[in-house]
Amino acid sequence: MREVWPVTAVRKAESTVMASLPEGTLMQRAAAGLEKVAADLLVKHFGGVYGRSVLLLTGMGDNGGDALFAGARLAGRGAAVRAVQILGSRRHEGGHKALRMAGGRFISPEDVGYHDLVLDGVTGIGGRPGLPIEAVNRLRKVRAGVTVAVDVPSGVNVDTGEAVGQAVHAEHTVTFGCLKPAHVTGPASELCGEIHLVDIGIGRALRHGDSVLSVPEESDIAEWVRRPGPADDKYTRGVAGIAAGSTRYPGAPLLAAAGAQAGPAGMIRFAGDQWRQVVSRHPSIVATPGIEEAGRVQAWLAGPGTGTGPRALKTLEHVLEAEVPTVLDADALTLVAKHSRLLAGRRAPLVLTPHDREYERLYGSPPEGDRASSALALASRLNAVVLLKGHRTIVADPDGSVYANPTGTPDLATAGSGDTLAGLLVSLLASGLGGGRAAAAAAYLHGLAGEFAARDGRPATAEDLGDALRDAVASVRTP
Ligand SMILES: NC(=O)C1=CN([C@@H]2O[C@H](COP(=O)(O)OP(=O)(O)OC[C@H]3O[C@@H](n4cnc5c(N)ncnc54)[C@H](OP(=O)(O)O)[C@@H]3O)[C@@H](O)[C@H]2O)[C@@H](O)CC1
Ligand SMILES: [K+]
Repeated sequence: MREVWPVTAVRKAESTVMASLPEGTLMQRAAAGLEKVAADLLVKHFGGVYGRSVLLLTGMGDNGGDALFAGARLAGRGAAVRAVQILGSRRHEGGHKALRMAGGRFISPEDVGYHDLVLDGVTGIGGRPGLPIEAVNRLRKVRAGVTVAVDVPSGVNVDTGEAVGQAVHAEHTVTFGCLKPAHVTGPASELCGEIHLVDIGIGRALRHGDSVLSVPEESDIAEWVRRPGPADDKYTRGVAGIAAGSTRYPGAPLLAAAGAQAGPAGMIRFAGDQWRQVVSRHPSIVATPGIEEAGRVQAWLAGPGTGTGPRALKTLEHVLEAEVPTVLDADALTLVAKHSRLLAGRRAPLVLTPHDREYERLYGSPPEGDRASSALALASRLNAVVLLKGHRTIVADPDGSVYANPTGTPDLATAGSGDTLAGLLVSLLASGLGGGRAAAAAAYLHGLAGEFAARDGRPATAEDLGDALRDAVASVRTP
């Protein structure tokens, strides 16, 4: 698991470590890491460092200092390095001097044009969101072969992932010490491109309790997705139940079933009008038309394609009465938003999977720019795990832990995609995994499956996700 720390925690760790080091040590470590990534990119895209043009965008703080020292190093390797002040008039004296000594030049904002590589050192963790218009106008003149953000793309809100007004859009971001929220959540994460984390020696001073988000890694998912042991049978692996579908939405049950089939449960029960279609597509599923005769399960999924009529409400009541871990998706979210009594006094774990409009129905207002806090607010209010869908899906557990999902592709924004996610999720819950981890694992595997299904520009549909989910599970399990 990769932990994510807010600016205050980074500052605290920095001052602890700096107390025992000569001044400027951390900045030199940062500049060395930045130089390495920049040089590798110049070699990869332009065949070498020597003679290539590099532009440093600077502001008034240490973020510009990092860029200037890295630029000095690149100038020492023969790159033609220029620097331009984008924000304010105060400059980083040490970095300025180093670049001048290495043969770099300072140009006026009017003279910027195309450069092979641009290092964005306008603002870092000292940045306030929303750059002044003068800085934005200067940035507009810059044309780059490749843009590398120093620490974070300038203009974003580092602690929330919001991007206010015009922010830098980078293909790569080189960050120092640890990930910050802007790297993993909200629109800012889309402006970062590929993230390179440089170890500058502050890790030991970062306190686990100060981290605000976690990013699951492949090894976490491999550990959480239970593998059957020799003593297991279909019941001990967990029985998942799906209550889904209606004459209006006959496809949702099939897609939810396909998602569940890729998960670790040993058996799947289905209740709904499409029971025949479900069995003909998935003969191993035990299906009945009515919820009353569905039999016992370790976890229920309710909502995909059920509609919100009286029959759907009755089914949902039955599911909730079972008091087993339950996923509420799609129409079930609309129903619990309308009938708050449904969740009153509930004790068994609950996972909700809203997109933004469903979130608004449940919470009363749409998610804010700080999506992690919004997800956590709903999780606390309803005492339920909340999987808030988005480009970077967030999972918030009422116990306070928040996960930012690192996988996925815009291709997943397709009809039926959520049904497969919900199906996989109920299978993970049935296998005994806690709600937070089950939701984080489902989001991770679903995102990875989307990447697989859309590989090489393939037009991916939700129908492709069942097979792709099996590939995703296999890929995390293969060391
Ligand atoms: N911590 C670490 O471990 C290490 C940190 N390092 C590096 O230091 C960076 C942080 O440097 P930093 O603290 O000097 O702040 P930085 O981001 O350069 O900007 C502050 C300046 O910008 C200004 N300003 C900001 N936003 C503005 C706006 N919207 N509009 C207008 N002005 C705005 C702001 O003005 P003020 O708020 O004072 O008015 C101030 O003058 C960090 O990201 C990393 O790159 C590494 O070297 C080593 C280890
Ligand atoms: K920056």
